[in-house]
Parts: sequence; C-alpha cells; structure tokens
Amino acid sequence: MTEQLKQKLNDSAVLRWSVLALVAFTMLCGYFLTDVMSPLKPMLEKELLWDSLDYGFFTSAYGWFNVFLLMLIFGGIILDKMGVRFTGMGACLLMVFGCGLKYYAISTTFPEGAMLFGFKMQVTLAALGYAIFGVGVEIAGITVSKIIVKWFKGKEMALAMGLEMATARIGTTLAMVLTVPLADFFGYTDEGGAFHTNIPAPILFCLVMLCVGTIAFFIYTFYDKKLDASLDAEGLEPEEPFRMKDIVYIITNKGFWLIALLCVLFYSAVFPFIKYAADLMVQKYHVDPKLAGTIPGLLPIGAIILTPLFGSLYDRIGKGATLMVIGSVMLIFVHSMFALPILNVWWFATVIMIVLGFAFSLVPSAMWPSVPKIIPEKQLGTAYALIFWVQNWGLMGVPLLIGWVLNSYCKGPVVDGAQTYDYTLPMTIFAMFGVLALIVALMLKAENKKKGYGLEEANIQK
Ligand SMILES: C[C@H](N)C(=O)N[C@@H](CCCCN)C(=O)O
Repeated sequence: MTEQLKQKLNDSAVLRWSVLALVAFTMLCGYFLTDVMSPLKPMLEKELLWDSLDYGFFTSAYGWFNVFLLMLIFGGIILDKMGVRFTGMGACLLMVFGCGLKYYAISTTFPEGAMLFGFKMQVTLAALGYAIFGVGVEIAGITVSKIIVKWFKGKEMALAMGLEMATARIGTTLAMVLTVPLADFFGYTDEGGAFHTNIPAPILFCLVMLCVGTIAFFIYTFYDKKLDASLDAEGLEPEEPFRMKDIVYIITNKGFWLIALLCVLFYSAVFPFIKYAADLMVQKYHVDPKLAGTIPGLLPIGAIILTPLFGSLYDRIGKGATLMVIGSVMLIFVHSMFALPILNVWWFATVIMIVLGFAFSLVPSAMWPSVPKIIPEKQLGTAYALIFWVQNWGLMGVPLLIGWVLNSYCKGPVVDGAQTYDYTLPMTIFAMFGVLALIVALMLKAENKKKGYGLEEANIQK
C-alpha cells in the first residue's frame, strides 16, 4: 500500500464533501424528473386530453415495480451483497432508460382510441417508463444513503444527509419552476392562431440531465474503490458481508417498524401532495396556471436551506425523536389550513407552504440519520430498502387515491374548457396522514426511551 493510503480516505474533509457533491448531483437529476409532470397537470388535461384519473394512474406508476415486484427489496439485498458501485450504476441506467421511455410516450401521437391495459396508450407507456425510472431513482436513493454512512459515520452524518436531501430538493424546485417556462419556450402557434405548450421539451431536458448525473456517479465509483483500498490498508473490512438471516433481525426490530411507518405516513402527506399542489393553487387560490408551480416551488426551496440546518442541529445537539414529533404537528396544521375554506388568496397559500417547508425539513433531517442508530451498518442497505418499500406503498397508492377522489367526488363546473375541482376532501385526507404520523412519532420517542437507541443524542462522537 502506498504511504498516502495509510490514512483512511474519508478522514479527508475535502474528499468526503466532494464525493457527497457527486452523488447528491445524481440525486438532483433524479428528483427533477420525479416531479417534472406536476406543474404540467392542467396542460396534460388540455393538450393531451388526460383526466385526473389518468394523471393519478401515471403518478402512482412510480411505485408499481418497487412495491409489487419487490424491486426495492431486491435492490437493497443486491446493494448489501454487491456493493454501492455496481448497484448505483445499475440504478442510474434504469433511470435513464425509464426517462427515455416516458419521453417517447409523451412525444408520440398515438391513434385516437388506442388503449393498453384499459388506459390510453400514451398514459400507459408513460406510466411504464415512470415505473422503471421509479425503480432506478429509489435504488439510487438507498445506495446514496449507504454511501453517506460509509463516508460520514462518526462524523457529520446528519449534516451530510441533510445536504444530500437539500441538493435533491433543488431538483424538485427546478421541476416546479422551470417546467412550464421550458414547455412554453418550445411551444408553437397553430394555423388557427392557438398557442400549444411543448410538453415533451422539459422531459427531454431531464433525460440529458440524467445522463450527466450518471456520469457523476461513474466518477464517484473511482473514489469508492480508493476508499475500500484505504480501509483495507487500515486493516478494516470495507463492508461486512451480508447474510439473508440479517433480514430477520431487521424485521423483528420494533424501532425499525416505527421508522418505516412514520416514513410512509409522513411522505404520503408530502410527495403525493406536491403532485397536486400546483393544481391546488389554481383551483383553490386562483393562481394563474403559468405561475402555479411557483408557490409549491417554495417548499423544496425552504427545505434546501433548512434540512442541512436541522441535520447539523441533530449532529451537534441530538433530539432527533423530538424533531420528528414537531415536524408531524406542523404537517397536520398545514394540511388543515389548506383544507379549511378560509383565506383563498395566494399570499396565505405562500405562508402555509413555507410552514410545510419547515415540516418537510424537520422530519427527514432527523429520520434518515436515525436509521443507523437502530440498524447495524452491514444491514443498512436492506433496512433502507425495506423502509423505502413500505414508503412506496404510500407513494404509489396515495396519488391514485387522490386522483380517484378528485374525479369521483370533487368535480366542479368546466370553465373555459378546463375542469375545476374542490380540494377540501383531498386536503382532509392529507391532514389525516399527518395525525397518524404524529401518533407514530410519539411511539418512536417512547420506544427510544425504553430501548436506548440514542435518537435524542448527538451524532458527532467527541
Ligand atoms: C422518495 C425516496 N424514497 C425518499 O424517501 N427520499 C428521501 C431521502 C431519503 C434518503 C436520505 N439519505 C427524501 O426526503 O427525499
């Protein structure tokens, strides 16, 4: 071994933060595509003749393969067995392929009445592409979580996870604020003088970004190899081998299940909400459809600043379980305000969205770094995968539920050729998820006290 490898590679702060930048950028690209269709919902209905059920079906596709084909669980096992380099590269390629299929579906004009699996051909193909992408981006997510633990354990782990999530949120923000301007910029005016937005343009842009994100991850793999070599040189095993019986250890752990439950309940009230937030702004707060993504765009912007702040707080002071309780209370408040028929004006929606930004930062910044306190490192890939799997039931089912509720119970009159909706019932459903999340967060706090997981303790080892 060469002299310079004698020190562990992750002891170098510059190097650890640089590799974090690489993998976080890959996640940014993934999150961009995840939400790129949200601000386009009114245009999809107007230009491509989708309805809310089509949109809900398409959005739910994100979780199909993860949930029903257990792709996430296989992904976690592959991650623990084959390592982060192989799994991460595979995940990136799946994201690129899924995005390519989605682009093909949206940019192609299919014969009128063409159907596949009972849905419009275009909707089904776009959904299939999104489902493949969903496998890729979720496996990339667990891989990056494991990478962060590998490089930052005993160091600034929660801050690193917070920064990674903050970077990913930039992707969500770009989706919210760039999508409609991009679609408009590449739009065209037909012979009748009517202007048409170019819906495929932002998706093509995402495809290019995903290719760049894949290259960033490829560069990371060289550093990962070097880290393994430096751990070897120190006489440390890079990653302990994983055995199938480790799964039993994970699923018989009550703390694990409480985190998984909190995860599905909390995220069911946030990510599916984002999918409908732009439409909510138009329908309830009368925001111009062209600007509708701007207010929900504040949500990830707030999280970009706050998630690392709260992560750093957790690293230094602890109080992880308490942060999760506070975040859940805020979630209930926010969705109740959106549900109540009060102050239907844009500035009120803006204030409420900022409060949601706090909740959206508090819970993730405390929840994800808490997992390594409950589960040993060699089982982390599988543990994160199982948590993501439980979460994906919500990410898949809730958008479909909301789309169905809107289509069945919330339709108002058609105004200027556009369908209107009353969002009271969907927002009440989101608030109920908040109530359940709070109950689970309180149970987790109690379990932590009983078992001494250390969730209320600081992460940085003095
Ligand atoms: C959607 C995805 N399954 C997810 O939960 N993402 C989390 C981040 C999880 C990784 C933390 N290192 C998010 O808040 O975006």
